Amino acid sequence: MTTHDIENVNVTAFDNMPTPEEIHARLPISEKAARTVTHGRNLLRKILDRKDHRLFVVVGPCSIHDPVAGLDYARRLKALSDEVGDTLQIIMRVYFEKPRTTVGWKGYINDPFMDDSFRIDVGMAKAREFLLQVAEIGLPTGTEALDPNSPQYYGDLITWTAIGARTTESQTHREMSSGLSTPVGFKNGTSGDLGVAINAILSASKPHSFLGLTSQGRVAVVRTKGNAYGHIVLRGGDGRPNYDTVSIAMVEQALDKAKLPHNIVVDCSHANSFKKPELQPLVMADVVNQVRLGNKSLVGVMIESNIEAGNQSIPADLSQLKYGCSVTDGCVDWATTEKMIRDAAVLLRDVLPDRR
Ligand SMILES: O=C[C@H](O)[C@H](O)COP(=O)(O)O
Ligand SMILES: C=C(OP(=O)(O)O)C(=O)O
Repeated sequence: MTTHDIENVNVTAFDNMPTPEEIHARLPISEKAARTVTHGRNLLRKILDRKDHRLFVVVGPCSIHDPVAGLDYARRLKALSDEVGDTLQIIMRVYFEKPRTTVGWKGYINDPFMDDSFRIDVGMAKAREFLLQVAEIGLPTGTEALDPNSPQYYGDLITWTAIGARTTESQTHREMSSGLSTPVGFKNGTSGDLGVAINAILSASKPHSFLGLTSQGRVAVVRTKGNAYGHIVLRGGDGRPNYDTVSIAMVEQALDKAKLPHNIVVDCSHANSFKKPELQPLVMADVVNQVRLGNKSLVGVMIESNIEAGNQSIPADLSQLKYGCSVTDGCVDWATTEKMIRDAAVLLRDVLPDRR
């Protein structure tokens, strides 16, 4: 018997993947895109340090599957962002990697043609191209970092990162976060557990050494400095929301105990709205009201939004896909998104500057 007989028994193939350097060379960052990212990250850090009064809003589709509709959305969002920019810092949700509860379409990078061909090589380049186009519009983007190799391919184009509820407890994701160049929001666990997110912020703030990928595609020992801009994202759990005033006060106490700053983001979607997109405006209005009533910990919100409301399952005949409609979680439509954001800006415009 040889190693060959007993290793990789469940692996069917190793297909070549371009290196990060090769994909960067095909799609280099432009001056304008680099400015969008740098400016967006600086602003976020200032918000988290309470040196900027604005609230940040991570808003956009649950997942990107059609870059044409995605860019259509981005252009609308940019116009809205310019309108409310004195009060709200808009970051487009650009999610390419979907963590599934069991199985399902795992996102545009994993299966860009949505036909189980799993052309990750194509998906990665298309994802980078999309991020580049959005950054060139002047809109910063936020994404979920799921595969620890992905940031080498497109991390230079990201302004805010989320670690999802299913991976906040994972050491691999905490290590990766410690080296990410963006502020990182850690979701509470799917059961509603806050402890995993708080431990993640603490862990990611420290230096780590772990295995990773270089831009030349080699495995390396990655050594990180630690990320000082971790914060918690409340998404509810086990069918119970956790954005109400009592829950927020409990999160503040937990942050105090861990000696962490009071930086709280509320995800209006997921368990906070029982996965019913039409309830997201109620969550957002509640958060805005808490800020108006004097809350100083709420620094951001997340909205799952698209051009059309709701969601659709992926049809066998892809020509039947409805334009601008989510293929993962249900979203609010564009008109609702505009109203949620405009209403928040009007209600917060005079309140936020006096908040510190
Ligand atoms: O936001 C996306 C979904 O909630 C997450 O990826 C889990 O999806 P699933 O439960 O449909 O697999
Ligand atoms: C998967 C997501 O959220 P969560 O990790 O909170 O389920 C998401 O925001 O797409």
